[in-house]
Amino acid sequence: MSALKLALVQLSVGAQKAANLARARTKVLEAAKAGANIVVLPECFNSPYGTQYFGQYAEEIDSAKPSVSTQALSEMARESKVYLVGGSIPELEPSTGDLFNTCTVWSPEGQMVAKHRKVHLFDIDFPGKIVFKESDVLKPGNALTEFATPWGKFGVAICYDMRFPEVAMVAARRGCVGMIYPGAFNQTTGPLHWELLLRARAVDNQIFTAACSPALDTGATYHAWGHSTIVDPYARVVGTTAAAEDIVYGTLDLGLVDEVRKSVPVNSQRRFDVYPDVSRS
Ligand SMILES: O=C(O)CCC(=O)C(=O)O
Repeated sequence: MSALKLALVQLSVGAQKAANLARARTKVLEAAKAGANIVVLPECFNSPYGTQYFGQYAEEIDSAKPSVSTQALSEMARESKVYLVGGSIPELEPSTGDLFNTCTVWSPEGQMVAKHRKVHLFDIDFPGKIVFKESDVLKPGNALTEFATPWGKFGVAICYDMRFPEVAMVAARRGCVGMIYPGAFNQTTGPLHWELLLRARAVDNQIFTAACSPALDTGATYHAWGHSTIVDPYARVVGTTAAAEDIVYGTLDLGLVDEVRKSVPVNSQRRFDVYPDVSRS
């Protein structure tokens, strides 16, 4: 199998949904033309990020009944012949009226192959800096998510999910070679933890990790950190950027997963007898 080229589209996102979808399409096609096999869009790529926007931009996600954004994602994947991790969009569950922050994943044929509802909602309070409470408006998902590619399986989770090591740990134990996180950290927690968390999830699990942010828009109510980043199983940064719109590329040598696991065999050295409260499965 040839090396895998991963592209993170750090998209400029504005208030017009149609313009966001059109811009995403242009950038996905650009990444595919540059040889990318898997392309990732950011968290909330079709709307500004903020609890006040979720209801207004929400769409039903039903593969039998495409919505504006899911139709656009399916076409982008098919047109560019890539696996497309479609960032996230606010999802409306029509049976209950509940809203979720949801990532869909698309095959090169334009089929939806995975759907992840953000499991851990972003509720934080940094006095004087940032207060954000997704749970005011959103409901959490209740499942972990992965999708298969010719290069191996990848786990998918969204932004704040990255702070929970269990998500990446379970994905790695289920055989995933990487975790992909559409995310939108901010100017407070971004510099503190974004790269650290990606490198931590990579070193603990000996997998690739990648997180794709929207570009910083200083005119928006939420100031995204940007810095979309790809990390290898040695926890080395293989691609990153600053806060402006950009595409981050990384050529992933999947052989590194086995290489690092042979060199540092923590996988086979776990002492579940010493910490029996940690699940073995
Ligand atoms: O965990 C953080 O610091 C930021 C998380 C976030 O922005 C999100 O979950 O959307």
